[in-house]
Amino acid sequence: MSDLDIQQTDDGNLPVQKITWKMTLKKICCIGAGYVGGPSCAVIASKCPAIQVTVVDLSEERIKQWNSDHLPLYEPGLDDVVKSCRGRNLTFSTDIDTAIQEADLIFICVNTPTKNFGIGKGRAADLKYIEAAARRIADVSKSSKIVVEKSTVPVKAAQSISNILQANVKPGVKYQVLSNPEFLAEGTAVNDVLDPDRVLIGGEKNSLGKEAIEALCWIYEHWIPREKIIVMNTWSSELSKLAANAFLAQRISSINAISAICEATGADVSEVANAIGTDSRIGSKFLKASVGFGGSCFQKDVLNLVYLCECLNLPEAAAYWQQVVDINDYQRQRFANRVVESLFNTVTDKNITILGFAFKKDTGDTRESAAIYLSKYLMDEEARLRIYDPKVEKSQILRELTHPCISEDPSRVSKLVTIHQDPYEAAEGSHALIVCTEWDEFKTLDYHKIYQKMLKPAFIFDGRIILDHEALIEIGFHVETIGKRLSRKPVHRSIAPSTQ
Ligand SMILES: NC(=O)C1=CN([C@@H]2O[C@H](COP(=O)(O)OP(=O)(O)OC[C@H]3O[C@@H](n4cnc5c(N)ncnc54)[C@H](O)[C@@H]3O)[C@@H](O)[C@H]2O)C=CC1
Ligand SMILES: O=C(O)[C@H]1O[C@H](OP(=O)(O)OP(=O)(O)OC[C@H]2O[C@@H](n3ccc(=O)[nH]c3=O)[C@H](O)[C@@H]2O)[C@H](O)[C@@H](O)[C@@H]1O
Repeated sequence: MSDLDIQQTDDGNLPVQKITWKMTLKKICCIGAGYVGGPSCAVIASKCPAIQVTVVDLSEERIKQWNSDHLPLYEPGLDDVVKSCRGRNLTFSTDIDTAIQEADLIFICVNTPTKNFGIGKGRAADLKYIEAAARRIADVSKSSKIVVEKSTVPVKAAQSISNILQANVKPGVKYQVLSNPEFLAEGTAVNDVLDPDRVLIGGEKNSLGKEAIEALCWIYEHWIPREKIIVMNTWSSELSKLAANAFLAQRISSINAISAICEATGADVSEVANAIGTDSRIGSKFLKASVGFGGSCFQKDVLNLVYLCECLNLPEAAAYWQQVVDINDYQRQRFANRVVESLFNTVTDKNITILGFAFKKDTGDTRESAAIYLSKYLMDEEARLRIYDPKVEKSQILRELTHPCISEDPSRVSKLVTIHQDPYEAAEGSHALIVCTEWDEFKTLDYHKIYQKMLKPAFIFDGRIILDHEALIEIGFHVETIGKRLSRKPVHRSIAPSTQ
């Protein structure tokens, strides 16, 4: 790689400085030790032993956990990766300024939640954490840096980062801002970073931009074939991330809309998904009908896209993407209504077991989980909820349910909700059991034992289409699932004396 003389492309105010990013790149800093920063930088450290990686965060608690045997998030394979390089070339720290000063390249992996106030409330991304990170970099940097935007952001956010950096630049310091959105999914994060479908890098087309892009490519090339690294302009890269999540979410809403038709007609959504998914132009992934998508990003990013369309005066495009979120709301509400209707139109004071609170299996993350909304709808009907999840802490479930958007009166939660460490205990004395998360262990529970523990008629609502419905009906359960009408034994046959 050739050296680059900054003065050739600069305005002449800066001293002559040779930058050879790729050759000098020895230290990386990651701002934000969350679901993205932690796993992605742990993999970088493990694959690039010659590079010192420091992951920093404002949260002392989170950093303490990253430095402990109990990592702040559950992710298959993550413990091993972290243990293999922590203390070697991977450090977790709250000393943000030192990590920034020493770094040649900085990943910004801070949260970009939906704004819940002011202009764009409920749709626009709140960029205050991104701006704070950029200002911190500008304040403390004494040497040139490549700044990589990994958080998901609206189009042109890199321009704002660049503006903040350039407006506060110190003599002799030079910045290049790149977009490098992350595509990992929770529950498979380590594998997704180790073996991604592609890596996207957006940057400027001038020589400094190309140099910075090359440096970032060089990091990924330690384990990812070059042909999987796609380079494009910054705005395409930022928009591609929003578009990818919108397309994925749109597939789920599309199949969920079909599931409603199936329930009304007698078609089976799994058969329909299989039939359309075998068309290679459509593909089989992300066609699993469910109680609704959750997670911190799909809704946030689709709404972000809606807001972008509105700001660009594209109301028809905005309305199109808004429907993806609306159908998701509809699916969750529809499922809750079905529970109430099936339980003879009242769930008041009835015990309902919720199996699974995480937004998907193999993660302890509950952000925007369908289980939260289902719980809310059922609590609004004064149902008593008995919740079990293998990986979500009790305090986390209670925090979600007592959030002001879910419960106006948090004391209602302590009255109506109990959290259990065991699925059989959670099923004790219940009128109904609802599967909200597709944890593998729910497929192999002893449903004979569960049936014995429940009040009769015993209802199961499979919100993930993962159980053996025929076997459950044979046991005596009344079974309801998404996108399929199940034939069942007459109710009088399923009424067996309770053992309670
Ligand atoms: N969670 C996921 O699976 C994925 C998330 N993303 C995107 O990545 C970004 C981060 O997401 P998560 O890791 O899930 O968020 P997170 O909330 O788990 O982590 C963000 C961390 O940044 C820290 N932070 C915020 N401002 C800071 C600052 N100025 N200095 C130091 N630390 C600061 C917070 O304390 C927090 O620990 C978001 O934009 C998200 O949309 C992208 C792909 C996957
Ligand atoms: O930007 C992000 O945050 C990430 O969002 C998603 O990843 P994630 O939300 O972790 O998990 P997914 O596997 O996409 O599942 C999202 C939700 O959709 C649901 N889902 C998924 C697939 C499906 O067929 N049906 C369905 O209901 C899941 O149960 C879950 O609630 C994307 O898959 C990642 O590529 C992206 O990087």
